[in-house]
Amino acid sequence: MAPPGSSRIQGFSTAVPQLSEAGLWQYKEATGTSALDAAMAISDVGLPGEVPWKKMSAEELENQYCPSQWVVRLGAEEALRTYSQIGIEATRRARATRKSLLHVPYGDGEGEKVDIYFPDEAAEALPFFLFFHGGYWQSGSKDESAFMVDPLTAQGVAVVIVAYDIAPKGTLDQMVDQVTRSVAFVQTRYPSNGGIYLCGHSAGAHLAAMMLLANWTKHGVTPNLKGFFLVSGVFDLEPIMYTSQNIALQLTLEDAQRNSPQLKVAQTQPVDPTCRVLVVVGQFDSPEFHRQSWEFYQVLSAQTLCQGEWKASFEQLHDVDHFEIVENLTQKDNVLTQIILKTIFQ
Ligand SMILES: N[C@@H](CC(=O)c1ccccc1NC=O)C(=O)O
Repeated sequence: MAPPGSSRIQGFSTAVPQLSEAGLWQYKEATGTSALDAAMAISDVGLPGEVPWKKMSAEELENQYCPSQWVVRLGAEEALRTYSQIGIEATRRARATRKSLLHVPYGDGEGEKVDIYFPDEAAEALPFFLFFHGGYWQSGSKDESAFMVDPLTAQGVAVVIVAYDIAPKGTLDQMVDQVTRSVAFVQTRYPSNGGIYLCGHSAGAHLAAMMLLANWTKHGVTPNLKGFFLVSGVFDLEPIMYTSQNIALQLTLEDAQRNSPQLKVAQTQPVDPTCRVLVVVGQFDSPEFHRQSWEFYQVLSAQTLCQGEWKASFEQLHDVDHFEIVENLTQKDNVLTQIILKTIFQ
């Protein structure tokens, strides 16, 4: 299927001129500017209101939505391998050293499980931090995603790593429903929690952002949501339809639109007006990932101005790529770890 507004594209390799010839990758290589600058330069090229990805070749779009291609410190495969190794090791360590409840069901489905890691010291109103892993809704698991357990539990935060049914077993609608039920489950099981904070990475940031739209009355419980940390996320799913990621996902335009918080969040408002939303992206994320985060922040904060609603902020994290941004959450002195702790304990 060709992106609307572009020339015909067959498969994933036919080049449509315009952006492809001076593609963003080459732009970044040649100029040494950050991916954000590259994204800004591209948006300067486009007409007002125009969507830059619609002018890209299929090849360029594929590249923009392949995070490992933008890693500068390592080759793509090595970056993916390192990410997985760090996640596995952090999970092994969390399970060996922290008080935990593993594979706790939040629903009847085989894949509907959470791992809960507790601080050593008991506290009355324990804050809960839920993490939704990335992997383009088709890879990753809770069993290799306990990155932040050590530094957060050490400071008195309970960490919940959530499993959901990735594609092709799960559809995107099912994943959103599962994540919604996992949040409701935590509230029901720990009703005197000191706040529920949702964090997701990449595809997981999309799932976390969908919780801004959730209809909690349908779930019989309103979670005590105090903060969202949306790390290198995708908030408008339409471009994903035209990449190889859609082979497993099989998103139709209706599926993509229904599940795009970018299109829906303007119609929502927080239950708790103090609830914070941090949109964060890595310096070495691709220009499309920068654009996705920036535009989502813009729609959230435009709404704040009009209605006094979501308290949103935006951060570009210096010197990190799509994978390091989460790998570094294993470290207590990392900037994002510190931002998270400050938000929780402000
Ligand atoms: N095949 C992708 C993998 C990927 O996108 C990814 C891998 C681990 C965690 C998050 C990812 N991206 C979004 O969910 C790549 O090569 O970058």
